[in-house]
Amino acid sequence: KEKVEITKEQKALTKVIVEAYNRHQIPQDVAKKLLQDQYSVEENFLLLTEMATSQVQVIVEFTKSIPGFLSLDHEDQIALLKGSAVEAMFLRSAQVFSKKMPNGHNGILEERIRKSGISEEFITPMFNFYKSIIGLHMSLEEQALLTAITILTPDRPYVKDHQAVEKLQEPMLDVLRKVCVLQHPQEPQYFARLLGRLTELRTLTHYHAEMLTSWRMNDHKFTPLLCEIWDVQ
Ligand SMILES: O=C(NC1CCCCC1)[C@H]([C@@H]1CCCCO1)n1c(-c2ccc(Cl)cc2)nc2cc(F)c(Cl)cc21
Repeated sequence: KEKVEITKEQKALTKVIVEAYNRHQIPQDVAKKLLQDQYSVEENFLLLTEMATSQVQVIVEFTKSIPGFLSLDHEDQIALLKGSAVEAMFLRSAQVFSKKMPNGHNGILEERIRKSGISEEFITPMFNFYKSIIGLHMSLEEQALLTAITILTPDRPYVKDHQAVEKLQEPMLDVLRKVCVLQHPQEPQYFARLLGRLTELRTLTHYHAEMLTSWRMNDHKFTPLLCEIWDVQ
């Protein structure tokens, strides 16, 4: 049985990523808000666009803390952020949803989201993804590293220097694999399952534009930043 050892450099890398990840804490507000009050379809849509807009800004700060990211070609930096923003938003939503809350609160939260205005057809695939994330019981390190790995995906549209992105993503994958082995010794396939969630995440983000434009109300207003990042308007 191979003895897994995390090197000094890998510990330092993980610390940088987790600290940057901890700095982006807006999502807790949205859960608290949704638990506090029942909102109308319009208010829910506004809450989503406000939260998503501020999360894009937070993700940019998180990504800038990833060692080496700022030395990438500037257009590639934009391509990576644009290409991963929706995935990062759904991944973050799933992580917020998976937080253990006082009993009964998770049920209320699920109910509020189901009735928030999302079209019926998208509710099942979205919650299937959320529940598959819950089932993984991801640690904070795993969440932070998985988010960084998602952003540093070399095959995003318009990325020119694939190699340079791979060189940044690989060390993250290496340390995530070791963290998974150390934190889930009884599940040898845990790392593979974790990466498998990224495939499910891509299918979910495939119809994000339709999820938004089919929100059960008329006249969907988006912020300029979301028009940039989401394929809407
Ligand atoms: O605001 C949301 N998510 C933010 C986005 C930025 C990062 C932090 C979380 C939305 C809510 C949905 C209800 C109405 C208000 O918006 N949301 C989504 C969601 C996201 C995209 C679409 Cl198209 C549909 C639903 N899934 C969520 C799971 C959750 F646990 C919670 Cl608390 C909220 C969640």
